[in-house]
Amino acid sequence: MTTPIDFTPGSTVAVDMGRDLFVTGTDTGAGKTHVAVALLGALRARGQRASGMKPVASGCMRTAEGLRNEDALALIAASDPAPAYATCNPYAFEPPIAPHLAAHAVARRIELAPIRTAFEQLRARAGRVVVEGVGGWMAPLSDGLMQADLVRDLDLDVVLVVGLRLGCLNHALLSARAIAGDGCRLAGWIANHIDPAMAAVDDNIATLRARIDAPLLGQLAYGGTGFVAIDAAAP
Ligand SMILES: Nc1ncnc2c1ncn2[C@@H]1O[C@H](COP(=O)(O)OP(=O)(O)OP(=O)(O)O)[C@@H](O)[C@H]1O
Ligand SMILES: C[C@H](N)[C@H](N)CCCCCC(=O)O
Ligand SMILES: [Mg+2]
Repeated sequence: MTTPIDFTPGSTVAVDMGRDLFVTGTDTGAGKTHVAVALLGALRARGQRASGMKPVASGCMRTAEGLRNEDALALIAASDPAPAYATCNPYAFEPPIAPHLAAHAVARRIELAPIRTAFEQLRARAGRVVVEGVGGWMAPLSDGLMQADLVRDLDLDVVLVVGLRLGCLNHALLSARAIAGDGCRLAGWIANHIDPAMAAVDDNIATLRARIDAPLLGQLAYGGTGFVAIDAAAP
């Protein structure tokens, strides 16, 4: 069942309310965390319980409690119920590099089983889980593990965050093709306005609407925290 979620007065984003989501992006920095936090906020505003998850994070701070990642902390702060840190982020690595390389540097290997265990704990408590990926869709997790394997294993619907900047058409269309080619479900995409100076932004969005075989679920304004303008973007 597809149910609209009201984010701000007069605007909606349509996602399947029965499904857990995997938020991927056109690249690192496309706005996955920003969108995942907004999705969690919207669910909370509807009185739904939902937890965020960042299964694999590279780029962590050393703290007295252990390694901490800003994305995971933001997702925890946006969650209800708030998960324990290690459940939200079972794999945390200090250097801000590709995760399979960060894992290798400390003689570790990212595997599905601990992620599945943590995900099931979140799901049991929260009912609904919003999982943020790492980097873009094809960033590997290990020599033998891709993010698509995680998405299939956890049976997630994929939301693609398009960070609107020059180059995003190529990245978005490649990502959509790869997600489908990997046998995963693209629930839709979010137009995230990360560059206030981007030229021809509406034409870029129209270009993607015509070519991505999944709906535009919503838009995030530059500096915005709620989804806007989906109605204006409707055909
Ligand atoms: N709609 C927006 N308006 C203004 N700034 C934004 C918006 N979306 C994202 N940003 C900013 O862009 C940067 C990257 O966003 P974000 O951290 O959400 O990306 P990401 O895809 O999660 O990156 P990573 O690959 O590191 O997880 C952040 O500084 C964030 O505050
Ligand atoms: C450190 C950064 N913010 C992300 N956590 C990691 C991005 C990995 C990208 C890998 C790649 O595709 O080259
Ligand atoms: Mg992030």
